Amino acid sequence: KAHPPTRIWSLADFEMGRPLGKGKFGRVYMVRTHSGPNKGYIIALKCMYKNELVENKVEKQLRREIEIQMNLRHPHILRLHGYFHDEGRVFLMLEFAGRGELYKLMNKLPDRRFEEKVAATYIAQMADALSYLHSKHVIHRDIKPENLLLGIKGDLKIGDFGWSVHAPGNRRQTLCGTLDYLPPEMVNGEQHDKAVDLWALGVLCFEFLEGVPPFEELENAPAGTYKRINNIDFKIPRHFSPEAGDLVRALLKKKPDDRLPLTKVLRHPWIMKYDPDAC
Ligand SMILES: Cn1ncc2ncnc(NCCc3cnc(NC(=O)Nc4cccc(C(F)(F)F)c4)s3)c21
Repeated sequence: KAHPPTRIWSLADFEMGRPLGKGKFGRVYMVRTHSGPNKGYIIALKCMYKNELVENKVEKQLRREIEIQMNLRHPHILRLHGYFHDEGRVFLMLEFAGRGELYKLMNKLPDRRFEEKVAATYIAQMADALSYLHSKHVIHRDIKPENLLLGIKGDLKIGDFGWSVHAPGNRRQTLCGTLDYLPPEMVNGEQHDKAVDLWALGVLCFEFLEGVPPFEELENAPAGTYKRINNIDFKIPRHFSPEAGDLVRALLKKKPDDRLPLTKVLRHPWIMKYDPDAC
């Protein structure tokens, strides 16, 4: 169903600010509204070229993302305020995340590792956001550091719902990009449900603590990664606390139904140890 637009926006409504980054399908700018009731409102404007979207056959995916994300309201989910287009471009009006992209912060850390306390706080915020998403029967399907942003208070925001669907899903679009975060059922192109986000949460937790994802294969990727995922071939590093190892093992289960449900993730000893007000 189409959205009755609250109002029709256009590029003329904004003052352009600095570039914030460039994604696969376009660039993002910090912009400010300069008139009307929400004058001086700062947002992130993602600009994409229609022909590029059409060439890559992703316009349906983008429509689905807009449909899904326009209806979401959660502190740890990046808000999509609206969208508009001109003859050649499509624009997404996104909540501005004051501390930018999480993976850029990770790349600045010694061996890309977070302390357990920080990682546990991020995982609790992710579990909170995923509980909300799953309660609306939405699966994100693309949880990875590149899709996570940080608000001005360092709070985590899930962005880029380009791969989200209403559960259950069976992928039509060819997967591109890293396999690192995909569960066995998705790499095998089988039907999948919201448990794919539980698997990805386990991969994310591992990467936050180790600095690299558990099934990473640099030599013979993607075949090597594919094999390791299917064989659940990972080891918990010695420096992980026992609770951290327990949580990662509880999420990286081959059978989707064996993965720890989000209610139990939020009450897990590793989360409670650091973020008691999580639940
Ligand atoms: C860098 N940065 N720094 C601060 C900051 N604050 C907010 N946002 C930022 N960056 C934008 C983050 C995004 C959120 N949602 C997105 N959504 C998307 O890009 N969707 C999309 C596009 C083209 C094609 C497809 C499709 F169809 F293939 F799926 C899907 S991008 C920020």
